[in-house]
Amino acid sequence: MKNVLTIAGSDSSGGAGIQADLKTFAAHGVFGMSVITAVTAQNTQGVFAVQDITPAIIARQIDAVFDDIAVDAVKIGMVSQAATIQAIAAKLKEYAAPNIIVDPVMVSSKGDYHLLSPDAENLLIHELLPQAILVTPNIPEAEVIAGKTIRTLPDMEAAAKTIWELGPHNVLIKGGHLAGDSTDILYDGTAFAYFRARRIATKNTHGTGCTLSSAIAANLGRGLSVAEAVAAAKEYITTAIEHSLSLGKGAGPTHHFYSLYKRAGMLEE
Ligand SMILES: Nc1ncnc2c1ncn2[C@@H]1O[C@H](COP(=O)(O)OP(=O)(O)O)[C@@H](O)[C@H]1O
Ligand SMILES: Cc1ncc(COP(=O)(O)O)c(N)n1
Repeated sequence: MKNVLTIAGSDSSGGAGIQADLKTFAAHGVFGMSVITAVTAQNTQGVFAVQDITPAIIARQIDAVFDDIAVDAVKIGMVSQAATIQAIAAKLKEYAAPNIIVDPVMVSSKGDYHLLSPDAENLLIHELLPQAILVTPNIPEAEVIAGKTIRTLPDMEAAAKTIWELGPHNVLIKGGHLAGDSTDILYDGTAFAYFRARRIATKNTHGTGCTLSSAIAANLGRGLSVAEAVAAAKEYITTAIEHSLSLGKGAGPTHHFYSLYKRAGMLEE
């Protein structure tokens, strides 16, 4: 069994953050572990409050995991504050953590709540990105990191090149926020690879970014290459969105276990 760690925030409604990450790990047959950076009060309709965990407790959680268990991959999601990022960056360096994937969560999907304080953006860019095997911004996050407007696939390619210069080994810009097919673009410093899926007409996309980055982390932990890990994760998120759940009054969560349940004959029709 491979062991994969998520360092992220808790989503009380279970669709994004730590909860999405652990479900995704379970669906991939890896052992999931979690370091919680913040507790959010949120549901399908929005984020209503955030309590940050202190950097000291975040550091102790990371120590507790790495002192005891071999970690095969690490996914970083919501990191909230500048001091949180400093604590995480220092600890991951200390333990020479492998396969670090940074999902630069900045604003909640509804665009109404900053999950990363604006003064922490620079630290995320300069402390975490250089340690990452892969960074997975959505379009608005890529615009902030690259300092460029993105409206087209060539714009995504240009932004990916700019972000790659900041130090991550690979950049995946996700196209969920553009019109048309949902095309994600991977850049490894030399060439671009396209991962396309038909756009699914649904409002239930809460936690899609968290789920995709966790699926990639699980796949890297299991020994796949970055391109293989992204390709398999793209199939996984597309199925999860296709069978997403109309829970709550807003943007519902994706279905992490659709393929597993189908094989086991456990689906309620
Ligand atoms: N309506 C959709 N149909 C198909 N794929 C989607 C849809 N919305 C998002 N995706 C895919 O889900 C993943 C997460 O993308 P995105 O929504 O851009 O990230 P985030 O949740 O971080 O904002 C990407 O692979 C993206 O292409
Ligand atoms: C705790 C937490 N972390 C991350 C997200 C982003 O979610 P998405 O994957 O929809 O961008 C969120 N809404 N809450």
